[in-house]
Amino acid sequence: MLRTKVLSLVARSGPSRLMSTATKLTTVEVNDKTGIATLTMCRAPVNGLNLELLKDLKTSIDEIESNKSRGLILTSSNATIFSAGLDIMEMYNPEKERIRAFWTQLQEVWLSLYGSSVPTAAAINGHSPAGGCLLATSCEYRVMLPKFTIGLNETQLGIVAPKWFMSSFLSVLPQRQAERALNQGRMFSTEEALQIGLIDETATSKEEAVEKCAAFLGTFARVNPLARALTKQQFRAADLQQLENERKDDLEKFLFFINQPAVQKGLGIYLEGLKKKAKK
Ligand SMILES: CCCCCCC/C=C/C(=O)SCCNC(=O)CCNC(=O)[C@H](O)C(C)(C)COP(=O)(O)OP(=O)(O)OC[C@H]1O[C@@H](n2cnc3c(N)ncnc32)[C@H](O)[C@@H]1OP(=O)(O)O
Repeated sequence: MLRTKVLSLVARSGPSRLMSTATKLTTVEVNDKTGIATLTMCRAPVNGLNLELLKDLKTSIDEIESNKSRGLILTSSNATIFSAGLDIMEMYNPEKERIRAFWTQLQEVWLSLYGSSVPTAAAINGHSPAGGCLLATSCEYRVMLPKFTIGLNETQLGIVAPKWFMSSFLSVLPQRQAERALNQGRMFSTEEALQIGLIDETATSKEEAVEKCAAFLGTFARVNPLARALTKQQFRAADLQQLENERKDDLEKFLFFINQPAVQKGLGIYLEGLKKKAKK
């Protein structure tokens, strides 16, 4: 049996939390044999990306980057949900300072994941709408379990995916298909996602998905790591630079948009619908 070590065993504040991981909403396990790190999101109930989960994701990605892991596999501890995307509660009736920190942290996570020098793959073991799809498409390879859905459904919520969400999507799909899917806010079934190329493979269990991701990451074993990382970064440099250049504007644009009464009303109705569905 492979020995794995759990990174981040130091508590964030004080010895009383020594038993928990430093990044409480994510865990990182490094396979000693392959050097591949598995980064697991574990925020109940649906891995909604709130400020704290985003901070933990950023910390974990940085940790994996600095530990010179051979690869990063992103997955979820939830059996049916990879990530429900951005936590809508962060955007509904937002608190002024927190929403700024929230969006800034999302930018940080995208810059680190999309721009990671470590090869990345997503084991999509559940539904992956919007921000979940952003995380998955920021990785270099995707393996998904059957009977789930993935896509950028923002227009269905009456909101607009920013340019950098589109960049990740466009790094996977041809422009014509990406544009149509985004305009429709289309969610793809696993089978449809495979057919269109939004995912690379399917797997019948999370373990198999992780194995297939590891096999993909293993294809780089004999490639010079620096040459590989620089090549990847050259492909992604323009997208990354664009957000770096426009970070402040992007934040202000988001704040302006999200605070529009019509947008708030739409989010409220959407949330209400989610809650009603959950109660059934
Ligand atoms: C310039 C401006 C730019 C603005 C851009 C903003 C870009 C936005 C990106 C986003 O990511 S927006 C979020 C989009 N996400 C969704 O639309 C997903 C919605 N959720 C679902 O479809 C389903 O919940 C699910 C993920 C398929 C899971 O279904 P399941 O049946 O397993 O669980 P539920 O009973 O539906 O949910 C349980 C529980 O969780 C709450 N919840 C679900 N998703 C979210 C969410 N994204 N944020 C906050 N809360 C969420 C749901 O309401 C239930 O809550 P309770 O009723 O139990 O309290």
